Amino acid sequence: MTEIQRKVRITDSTLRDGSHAMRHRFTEGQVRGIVSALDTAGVQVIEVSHGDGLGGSSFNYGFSGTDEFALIKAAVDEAEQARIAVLLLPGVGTIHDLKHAHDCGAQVARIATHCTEADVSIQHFAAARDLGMETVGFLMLSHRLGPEELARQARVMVDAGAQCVYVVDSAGALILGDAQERIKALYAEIGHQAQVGFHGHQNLSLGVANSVLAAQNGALQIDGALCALGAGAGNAPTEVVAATFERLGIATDVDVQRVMQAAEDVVKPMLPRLPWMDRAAITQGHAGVYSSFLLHAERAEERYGVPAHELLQRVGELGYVGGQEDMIIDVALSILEERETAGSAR
Ligand SMILES: CC[C@H](O)CC(=O)C(=O)O
Ligand SMILES: [Mn+2]
Repeated sequence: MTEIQRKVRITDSTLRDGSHAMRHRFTEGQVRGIVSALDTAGVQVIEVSHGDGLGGSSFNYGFSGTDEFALIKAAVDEAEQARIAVLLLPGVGTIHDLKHAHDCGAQVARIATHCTEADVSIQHFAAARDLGMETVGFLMLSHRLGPEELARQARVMVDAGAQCVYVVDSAGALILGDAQERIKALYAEIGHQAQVGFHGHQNLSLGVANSVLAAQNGALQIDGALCALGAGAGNAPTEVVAATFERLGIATDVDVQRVMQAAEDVVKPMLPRLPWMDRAAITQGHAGVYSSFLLHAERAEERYGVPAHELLQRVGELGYVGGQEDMIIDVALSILEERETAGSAR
């Protein structure tokens, strides 16, 4: 195991990944309350964007209740020490959106691609660096590539200007050693030039354990969300990550008591439902399905009567990636057709 040499920086994504669970309806007042509580607790980076990143407000992904740039401005206004980060998926958002976010005061650009497609981020890293923003790369659905191939994709991002590249366990499908091996491979490939990060989901309840292994193997940036608020069964809860890291002697700047208070008193009362490892979410971890598909599958279940876990299982078999949310409807229609054919054959 690599000796821990420096403090780990925790980035809180309640106001971005948590936007999925809130159906993208965070209000300015809620943003101010959460940013103020995280800022007081010493969290150094707070991500604010539509759940699917800048420009995500759309028919396909779900419309934002409040314009995301108004939310970013409110976050910047409220934060005293924390830097505000935004997420951008090339093709969903544009460089124009990134400039707008920068004009609103965002300082950290997190550019996300499917784990095999790092090359689509090259111009976005260049634009972010030109704007003077800190740059972070996000390799989504990292379970879909082996450690060495993933490290090669991280190299593409670093050569393009990423200062940190994350192993992103979008499906919550990485099981302990899987996360550890990927972190080690990225560290070996880019560790002398850039940092390595880890973003965990709780679909198999391993977000915190995987984050510990990541930090113990060289990751210097770790994501979390208060009350685990995030897609699927949610993210590694920031307050649990902070408490566990403190017990393990992994240094962060986060005040554990204050961050627990932020989760309990500020976020918990806002939640329509707590993220949970129900059958559909566990299926996502088990079958390796993008966590953001959960609400889309639940909506399809309401509309077509096919259980969400069945839809997600099939989506896993088909290997769909982020951006293919609308195809969940095709899956529901195919399952209905198969049922009809099977019924008429009897
Ligand atoms: C839509 C972007 C995506 O949700 C990023 C992320 O948090 C993940 O892949 O887990
Ligand atoms: Mn996520």
